[in-house]
Amino acid sequence: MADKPTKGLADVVAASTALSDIDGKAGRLFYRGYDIHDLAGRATFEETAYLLQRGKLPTREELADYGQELVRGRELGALVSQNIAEIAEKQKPMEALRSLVSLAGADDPDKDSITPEANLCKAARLVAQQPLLIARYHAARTGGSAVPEADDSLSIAGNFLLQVTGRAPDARAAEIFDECLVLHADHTMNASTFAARVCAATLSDMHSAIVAAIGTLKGPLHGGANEQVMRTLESLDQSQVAQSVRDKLAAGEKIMGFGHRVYKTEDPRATHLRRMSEELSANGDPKYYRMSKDMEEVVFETKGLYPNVDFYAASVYHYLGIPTDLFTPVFSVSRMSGWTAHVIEQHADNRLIRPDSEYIGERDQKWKPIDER
Ligand SMILES: CC(=O)SCCNC(=O)CCNC(=O)[C@H](O)C(C)(C)COP(=O)(O)OP(=O)(O)OC[C@H]1O[C@@H](n2cnc3c(N)ncnc32)[C@H](O)[C@@H]1OP(=O)(O)O
Ligand SMILES: O=C([O-])CC(=O)C(=O)O
Repeated sequence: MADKPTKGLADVVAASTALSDIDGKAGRLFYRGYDIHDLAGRATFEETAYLLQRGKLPTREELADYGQELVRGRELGALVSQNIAEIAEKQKPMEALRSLVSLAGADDPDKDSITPEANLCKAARLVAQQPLLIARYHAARTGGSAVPEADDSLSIAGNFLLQVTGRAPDARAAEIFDECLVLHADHTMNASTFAARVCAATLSDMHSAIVAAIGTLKGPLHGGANEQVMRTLESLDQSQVAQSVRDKLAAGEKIMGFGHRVYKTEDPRATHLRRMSEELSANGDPKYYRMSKDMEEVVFETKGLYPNVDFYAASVYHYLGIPTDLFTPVFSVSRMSGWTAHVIEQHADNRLIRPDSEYIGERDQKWKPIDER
C-alpha cells in the first residue's frame, strides 16, 4: 500500500540540482551559489543564461562568443515563420508560444539529438528565439506591421523592448528590463521547471520539455499571476484599494501576486522589483506603484502574506510599455534560461521520474455487460 501523498508535493525533494537554491525562511535566492542580490543590477541576462546553461560566469571572450551564438540562433525557421500569422489570429499569447516553440523544434537543426552538445546549442537558440517569437506574434495580431530589425548593439532585453514597442528603449529602461530577466531566470523546482524535468527524464527532447514548461507557466497560480495582478490593479478604484482588497479577502478570494510555496518572508526578487516600480513611477505616472503599495500593506495586515515575484513585475512591465497580455510571455523569455539548464542537467544524470499514487477509488467491482448497467 502506498503512503499518503503530500498534497501539492509540498516540501517533497524531487530532484538534485546545482542550478539554484532558496532559503525560504531567510528570503534568499542563489544561482549556482551567487546571491541574487549580487547578480541583480550587475550581471546581464546573457551572463546569467550562460551561468545557468554552461556552469560558470563567462569571461569577456566567452560572453562575446555566446552573444554571437545568440545572434545566429535567433533566426526563425520556415515552419514557424509560415504559421505565425494564423497562430496569432487564433491563439492567446501563451498558447501561441506553446505552438510556436513546438514548431521551432521541428525547424531546429539538432532536432533529432539529445546529446550534451546538441542540448547546449538548442538551449542557446531557445533563449535567443523566445523574444522574437513574442515580437512577431504581437506584430501579426496587431495588423502585421514589420518587427523592427534587431539592433546588435542592444542586449536581449533592449531588443525585446525595441521589437515589441516599436521604439528604441532609453538606456535605463533597457537596464531595468534586463534586471527583470535576471531576477526571473531560475527558481529551483517550481511547477514549470518540474514539468520540463519530468518530460526530459523520459529522454524526450528539449523542445518537448520546454513546451510542457510553457503550458505549466501559463496558469494563474504560477507565471500567469503577473497578468492577473495588472488586471486587478486596473479594476480597482485608486481611492478604494484597501477596502476592495479587504472585501476580496473576506469573500475568500485569492489576491494574485501574493503568497509563495517556499518563501515565508519577503521574496528577494520582490525587493528589487518594488524599487524598479518606484523608480519608473517617478516618470509622471505614480498610480499603479502607489496602488501596489496600498495592496501590499493591506494584504500583509489582513493575511500576513508577502508579494511574490509576479506582484511588482506587473507595474514594472506596464511602465515599460509592455502590453498586459504579454507579461507571462515575458516571464518565459527569462525562465527559458533556467528551463533549458534544467533539461541539460536532467539529461546529464537521468532516471525516469515516475512517482507513486495513493489509490482512493472503488475496489472489487463486478463487471456488468453494457445492457445491464
Ligand atoms: C512565479 C510564481 O509562480 S510565484 C506565485 C504566483 N501565483 C500567485 O501569485 C497566485 C496567488 N497565490 C497563490 O495562489 C498561492 O500563494 C501559491 C499558489 C503561490 C502557493 O500556494 P500554496 O503553497 O499551495 O498555498 P495555498 O494556496 O494552499 O495557501 C495557503 C493559505 O494561504 C492562503 N493564500 C495563499 N495565497 C493567497 C493569496 N494570494 N491571497 C489570499 N490568500 C492566499 C490560502 O487561501 C490558504 O489559506 P487557508 O489555509 O486558510 O485555506
Ligand atoms: O518557485 C515557485 O514556486 C514559483 C516560481 O517559479 C517563482 O517564484 O519564480
